[in-house]
Amino acid sequence: MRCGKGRSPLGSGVTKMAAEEKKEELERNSIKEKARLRLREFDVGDRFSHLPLARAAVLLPLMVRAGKLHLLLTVRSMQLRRSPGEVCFPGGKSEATDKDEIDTALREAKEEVGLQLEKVEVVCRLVPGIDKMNYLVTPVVGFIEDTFQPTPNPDEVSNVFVMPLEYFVKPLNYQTVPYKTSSGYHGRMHSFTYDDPEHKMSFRIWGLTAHFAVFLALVIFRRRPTFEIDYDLDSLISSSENYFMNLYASVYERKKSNI
Ligand SMILES: CC(C)(COP(=O)(O)O)[C@@H](O)C(=O)NCCC(=O)NCCSC(=O)CCC(=O)O
Ligand SMILES: Nc1ncnc2c1ncn2[C@@H]1O[C@H](COP(=O)(O)O)[C@@H](OP(=O)(O)O)[C@H]1O
Ligand SMILES: [Mg+2]
Repeated sequence: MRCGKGRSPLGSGVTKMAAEEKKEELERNSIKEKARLRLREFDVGDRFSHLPLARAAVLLPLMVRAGKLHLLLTVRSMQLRRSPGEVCFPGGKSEATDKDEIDTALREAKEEVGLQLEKVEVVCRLVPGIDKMNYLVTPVVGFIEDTFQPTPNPDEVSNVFVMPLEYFVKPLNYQTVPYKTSSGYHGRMHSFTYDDPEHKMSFRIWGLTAHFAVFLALVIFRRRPTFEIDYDLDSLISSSENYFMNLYASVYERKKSNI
């Protein structure tokens, strides 16, 4: 059979499918490229790494599904000493062999959900947070394969799910809780309940994990959320850094007075 240029020997249906796949791939790449450019503006690199706090890092794994950015999250195993059953990002404490927070996040993601490090495109590090044990927790943002199939390590992870990043600016079920840390710092804690159609389960994302997810969504969408936030959207970089520095100052003062 003769087959002209651009024509499939299997007929026009196949050509149409190939054209649609190509279009979807172009759309996926364009979504990723826009996000990449925005994220790079917010890359803090190692600017906070010198702070005298113990360190941990989490990976904020982004992927495109059904034409939208999604985030992968985990549910911590009930056997863990710390935060059992809570939703969090893959991550953990730094080890001596980690060169930086990126190494920590990637090593932990491999241990916890079987993500191979060469399959992650690391884009940036965002402003850190401080957890209740006073660990400096750095969020590392990376693209993972859109088709990634996790292999959860049952000692640490009981479930893995993905949710649209947009949910963190336009949630269907949201609550805010004022809170005060042990260092006396006052803030706002976000709490999202997400009904996952894939697992037919509801997940609650709150506290530090919600704090990172909201910031990521603000950086990428630059859109006013449907709930109140502690940042000035018109100067998101400086207001997020100020927020962190106020939190750090209260932790630092408390540590000094305990010496
Ligand atoms: C901080 C951690 C990345 C350390 O990892 P490890 O596996 O060694 O425990 C991790 O504990 C973590 O991500 N913690 C936050 C979990 C979370 O967001 N839980 C929901 C709300 S509770 C909260 O936000 C307080 C968390 C805290 O301050 O530790
Ligand atoms: N019962 C348990 N079984 C397996 N791993 C556990 C565990 N309790 C804690 N861990 C892991 O041991 C490390 C220290 O835990 P803790 O913070 O409770 O002291 C954490 O790992 P990562 O930091 O590598 O994620 C945590 O996930
Ligand atoms: Mg962990």
